[in-house]
Order: sequence, then structure tokens, then C-alpha cells
Amino acid sequence: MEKIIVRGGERLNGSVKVEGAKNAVLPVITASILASEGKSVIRDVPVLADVYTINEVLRNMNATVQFENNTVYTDASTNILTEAPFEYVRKMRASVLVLGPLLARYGHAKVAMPGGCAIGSRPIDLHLKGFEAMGAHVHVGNGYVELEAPGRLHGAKIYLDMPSVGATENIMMAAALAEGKTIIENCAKEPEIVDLANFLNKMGAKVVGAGTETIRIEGVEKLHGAEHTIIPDRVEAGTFMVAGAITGGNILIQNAESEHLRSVISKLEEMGVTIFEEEDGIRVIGPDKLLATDIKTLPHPGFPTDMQSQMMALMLNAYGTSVITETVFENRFMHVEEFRRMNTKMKIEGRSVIIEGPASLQGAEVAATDLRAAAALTLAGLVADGYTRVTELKHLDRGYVDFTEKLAGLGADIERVDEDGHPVNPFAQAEIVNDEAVAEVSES
Ligand SMILES: CC(=O)N[C@H]1[C@@H](OP(=O)(O)OP(=O)(O)OC[C@H]2O[C@@H](n3ccc(=O)[nH]c3=O)[C@H](O)[C@@H]2O)O[C@H](CO)[C@@H](O)[C@@H]1O
Ligand SMILES: C=C(OP(=O)(O)O)C(=O)O
Repeated sequence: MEKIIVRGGERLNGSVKVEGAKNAVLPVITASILASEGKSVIRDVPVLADVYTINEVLRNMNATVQFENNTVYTDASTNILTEAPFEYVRKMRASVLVLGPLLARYGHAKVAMPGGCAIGSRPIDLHLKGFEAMGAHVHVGNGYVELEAPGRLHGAKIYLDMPSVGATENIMMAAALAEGKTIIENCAKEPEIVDLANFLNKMGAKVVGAGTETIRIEGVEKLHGAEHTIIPDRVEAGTFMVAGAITGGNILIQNAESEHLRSVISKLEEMGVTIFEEEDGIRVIGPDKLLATDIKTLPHPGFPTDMQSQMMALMLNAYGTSVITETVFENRFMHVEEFRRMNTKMKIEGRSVIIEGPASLQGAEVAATDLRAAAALTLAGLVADGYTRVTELKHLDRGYVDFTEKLAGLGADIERVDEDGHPVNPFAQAEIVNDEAVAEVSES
């Protein structure tokens, strides 16, 4: 079993560059199958297990997909199959994002129902309600959801009970080819939604209002391939901001977009971290003494749930009592038990965790419970006494490129090894073999 071995105690210094955003690239790649003519060229694509998985989903539907030099080329002008089987959805829930494009273009889509995962039950009822409002019939059975639209989808006014990122994306993609106008109210406002809207508009769609709580889409008859560059990954950037802060280091996070990270910047400043927004990124200078604070995860522009476990690592090192309240997912505290192995004092009360700091962190064997927990446990290892060994790295590979290499480049005493103790880089190996090798690594 591969593991990260990190010895605590090094202050991080230097600069690190963030990749394109995982959560932006997945919907953009699925949106590219809306194009009945022309190719799409998607740049700044991170070399992640999730990207290999979504590429496989598309290839399995007969689309042509190439991935080289951080660029994905797709061609969906041939006849596309309208099914995504369980083996893909099991690996990555975001596979359900093919539903909207397939339904809109072919009037049919069949995808394995995504189950819950380590962070919650994660239903897709809001996606389905949106499709129904646009004229689709929904059948759920034998572990699959099947959608059928007898004619072309029609525009509709859709109010989301909560601003779901995936539902907003799926409905936006379906509406792009529907007849007439769709209005999505109480929609998600994440930067990744804006990135998807920009890509759709380059394909010939008419989407306005992305980034606000109401999106309006005037459906068009057909869409074509387009070129697009993916926005920087705000969660990867935030993770390295915590790495700088927790080690009392001084690091420049190149390519980080401060407008996407307002809530994270503000909380780090409350904790005593110095932040400079520089021309080519964000500089983070960790203090000698971190101060306690509270966070509540919320949809954007609130504090992102995908930064919750990394902030927990930081709060464990802060003086005083910090409280984290998770409101986005009902069960995103699995990492608390792993942090407990590192000599920490935390109490879970309902949707909150109360953290008594500073902990005298001790290196330990810990297992990642999801991709952000993998990063967070490694961050704690950067300041723990002795060696921390992090396993279950299949989670990490879904969302972080060269995580150990980047931390080592900043001065961390860290390596990733296989069961025989030999150094490994999962993506370097997999690129030589083939795409599928990495797709196998991923499992949500
Ligand atoms: C690939 C991707 O972009 N993943 C992100 C996306 O996930 P995802 O799109 O799955 O997250 P959602 O915004 O949809 O989920 C938010 C909440 O709404 C609930 N819900 C969602 C849909 C639905 O039909 N019914 C329902 O009840 C979910 O269970 C969850 O409690 O946004 C999350 C919230 O920012 C992030 O943590 C994930 O990293
Ligand atoms: C929860 C996450 O991703 P996903 O929705 O793909 O599981 C994440 O990126 O932290």
C-alpha cells in the first residue's frame, strides 16, 4: 500500500504553482459532449485520477478524447451512446454530470445512481426535479436513473431548494439546448459555475447571470466545440495557504485567484496569518502563534466545505478554542477520528467540532477518509513530532497533482513510497502506461 511519510518540523519557503480546478474541469469536459459539430480544446487541465475517469466515461460513449500536455481534446460530433455505467459512477460521483448534456442532445440518458460517500448521502433529487420541470420523464430502478424527453426539452423556471453546485451545472447544460428560456433561481454561485457558463457561451450558448443567484439561459438549437482555459484550483491554493500558515513559513502560491478565496483569506487573517495579494499569486506568511477562530461552511461565497478539514489541521495548532460547523454535508467529520491518533482534543457536537488548541501533535499512522482529509492529515504531519504516515492515497490522487513533490519543493521532509519503501509518483507512472491505469486508482 502506498503511503506518504512526513516528518514534522520544517518551515516551508519558496513558491508553488496551482493547477487548473478539478471541480471546474469535470463539468466543462462533460459539457463538451453538447457539441454536435467541431472539437473542443480544454487547457490547464490537471493530471488527476478524476480527469482520467471522466475521459473514460466519454470514450465509453464513443466520443473521441485525447489528454496530453495538460490539454484535453474532445470530439463528440459522432453518434454518442447515452449511458454511463456503474463502474464509472462508483469511481466518481461527478459522472452524473453527463445527464444534462445527454438528455438535452439525445432526449435520453441512463446513468448508475450515485450512492452516498464518505462525506454524506449526496442525493441528486434537485437535478432530477430540474429535468422534470423541463419536460423529462424520470425512471429510477435497478440502480440506474433513466431520463427520457419525448420531444426537445423546454425551458422552465426552476427554484433550487438549496444552491447545489451539481444541480445548477446539470440544469444549465440541459437548458443550453432546450427550447425557450430557463431561469434557475437560488442557484449555486461558485467560480466553477461561472467557468462552465463561460465555456457554454463559447460553444454558442446564451447563459447570463452565472455567479449570481439567478441564471437565465435562452436555449439554442445546436452547439459547437470551443477552446477554453480552466480557472485555477481554489481548493488546492487554499490547501497550500494552510501549509504556509501551519509551518510558520513564507510561501508564494502562484496562479491563486484571491477573488475566489475571500472567505479563506479572511479566516486565515483572523488567525494571525499575514497575506499579500501579489501580481502572480498569494503570499502567505505564518505567524509564530496562531489564534483560534470559528468557521461555518456554506455555499460560495461562504467558507468552502472542501477547505474544512485543512482548517481543522490549522486550528489544532491555534491557541484557544475553535469551532467548525459543517452545514453543507451532513457527515464530513470522518477525519476527526484520524486526527485523534495524532494526540488531539476534539469533541463532535451535532454538526460542529470543538477543537482545543494548541495540540501537541504526535506523528502517527493515519488513513485518509476523503481527498481533502488526505491533504489535511499530511498538513498536520508537517508540524507533528516525529513521522506521520498517511495511507488511502487513492483519495488524494482524485484532487491533488504532485502533492508530496510540491511540498518537498517548499522544503518539507516528505516522500511518497510504495509497500517496499520505494519512492513513487502515481501520475508519472500512469502516463507511461495508459489512461486507464490511473482511472483505476480513483474511487469516491
Ligand atoms: C465535482 C464537484 O464540483 N464537487 C463539488 C460539488 O459537489 P456537489 O455538486 O455534489 O455538491 P452540491 O452543491 O450538489 O451539494 C451540496 C449539498 O446539497 C445536497 N444536495 C445536492 C443535490 C441534490 O440534488 N440534492 C441535495 O440534497 C448535497 O447532499 C449536499 O448536502 O460541490 C460541493 C459543495 O461545494 C463540493 O464539496 C464538491 O467538491
Ligand atoms: C468533495 C469533493 O469532490 P467530489 O464532489 O468530487 O466528491 C472535493 O473536491 O472535496
